[in-house]
Amino acid sequence: MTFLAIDVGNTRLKWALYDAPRPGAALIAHGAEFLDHIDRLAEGSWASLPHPERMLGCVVAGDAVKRRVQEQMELWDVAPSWVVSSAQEAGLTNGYDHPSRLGSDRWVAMIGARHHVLARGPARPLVVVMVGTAVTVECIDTEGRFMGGLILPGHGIMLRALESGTAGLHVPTGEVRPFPTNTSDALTSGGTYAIAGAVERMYQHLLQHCGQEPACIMTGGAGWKMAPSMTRPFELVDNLIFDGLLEIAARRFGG
Ligand SMILES: Nc1ncnc2c1ncn2[C@@H]1O[C@H](COP(=O)(O)OP(=O)(O)OP(=O)(O)O)[C@@H](O)[C@H]1O
Ligand SMILES: CC(C)(CO)[C@@H](O)C(=O)NCCC(=O)O
Ligand SMILES: [K+]
Repeated sequence: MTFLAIDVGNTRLKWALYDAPRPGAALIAHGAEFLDHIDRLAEGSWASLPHPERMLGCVVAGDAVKRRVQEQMELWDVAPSWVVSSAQEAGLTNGYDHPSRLGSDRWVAMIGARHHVLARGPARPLVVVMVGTAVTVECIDTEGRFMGGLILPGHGIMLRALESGTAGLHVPTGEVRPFPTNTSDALTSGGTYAIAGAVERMYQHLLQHCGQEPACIMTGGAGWKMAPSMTRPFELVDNLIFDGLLEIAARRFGG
């Protein structure tokens, strides 16, 4: 039973076609499009795909974008379904004040990360970092309760904010340095260590709360750029959102 997973982010749509709606399914094809270009999916990279029989997605980009994606999906006879963050799903409980207001990308990525940890050993606390247009840092306790998380501007947004809010900060990308001695390095290092520092802080909160070393998982397109600057070893996982969608799909579609 072919299964299409879709992650509609703030900047890009990412999709992956699997041979079944379950964790460990074989990947048949995958791709990504900037949101400006999604209206070409049906005549572009989706045109030659085997028909998906089931679909599940998460979307943070708003209803207009969701409708544009569903229009492209009319190519196939498959019902669109989108994850909404809830109080409980796939073994995770949601500690948000209003569970449905939690970004569904965050919720799905946490489900993927939790099962990643459980697949390798006993349950333990978990810090999940997603590095994209925005950065999120989530804390999950040993029992699988999402305790809370941070939302930060991503690296690109930080730099653009500095460029537009100051008189003369227009410089090429620099290197991450412990003691930056030029503007490019100062900006690149500032953004990187802002993220790394926020993550370290959440790690400390969770360690203190649970009294046990948390597992650390990082995902998102720029995760590999952040990894060398983290204060703890982070396991890089390619796409936690797809992993989470497969977990949820297995429970909904009986894969
Ligand atoms: N050196 C860096 N360190 C940290 N983050 C970076 C770095 N370079 C780029 N980024 C961030 O990575 C983002 C791109 O990551 P990714 O490809 O996951 O995002 P996206 O798919 O565009 O986002 P979304 O999932 O929200 O649509 C950029 O927007 C930028 O904020
Ligand atoms: C925080 C982002 C932008 C990260 O992609 C997204 O998850 C979102 O729009 N969330 C809704 C607000 C919240 O999660 O509290
Ligand atoms: K995203």
